[in-house]
Amino acid sequence: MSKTIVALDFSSKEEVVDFLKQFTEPVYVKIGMELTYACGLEIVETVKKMGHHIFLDLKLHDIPNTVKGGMKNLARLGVDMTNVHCGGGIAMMKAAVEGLKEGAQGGERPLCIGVTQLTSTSQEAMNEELGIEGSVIDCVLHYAQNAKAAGLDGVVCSVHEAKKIHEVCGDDFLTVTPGIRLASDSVDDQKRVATPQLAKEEGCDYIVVGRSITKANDPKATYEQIEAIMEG
Ligand SMILES: O=C(O)c1cc(=O)[nH]c(=O)n1[C@@H]1O[C@H](COP(=O)(O)O)[C@@H](O)[C@H]1O
Repeated sequence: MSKTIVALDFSSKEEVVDFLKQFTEPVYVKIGMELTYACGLEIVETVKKMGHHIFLDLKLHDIPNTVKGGMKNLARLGVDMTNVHCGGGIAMMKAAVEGLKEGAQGGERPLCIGVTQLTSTSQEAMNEELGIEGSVIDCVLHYAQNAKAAGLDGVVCSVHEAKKIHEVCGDDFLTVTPGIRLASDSVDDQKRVATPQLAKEEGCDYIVVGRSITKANDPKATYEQIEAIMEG
């Protein structure tokens, strides 16, 4: 499976099908809120039928019982990866894994990944708006350790925290890193950004790339250039 996950942040099935037509090999794609809320979960089946791998990014964050029930239903879609917010706590994350196991009915359950601090959150915003004291790296590490204790398979974090997470949680604990930008790209709403090259050097397991690929003049060539760096 590729190490570059392409965020399909589109608002219609037509755009998705059109975009994916240019790829002849299976791509690891992310289906998030924008696409799901536009097309419903049927879009998962559409993309699966085209042969692609799916990270279903709905960032569940609720009481444990509700998250368990939600995950049980999501597991039936047969996606490869899904996620929750670590801010929901250990009991909620444990419930997410239980729900996925139940929904998978003895088959392989989707990987469950915890979102630590969004890559659009700066140090200043975390301290002043969210009221969380200390450094981003300490908070992200704390959340990652909670995620590991709850039985999750890894976390979403920025490239800048991935190495430390592997040191503390082990090399097999997955780091999935959005906030990826090529040197010439605009940062947009992201705050903790990095290039694919740095992601590779820091040992990130997967990078999540949206606009740098989807809005490129030649998305396929850009994808291949980024994936070559990650696999290099
Ligand atoms: O869970 C995610 O995928 C996610 C977590 C996070 O902290 N930051 C983040 O950007 N993402 C997602 O990664 C993608 C990044 O998109 P671009 O900024 O266009 O590359 C979006 O689909 C976000 O929803």
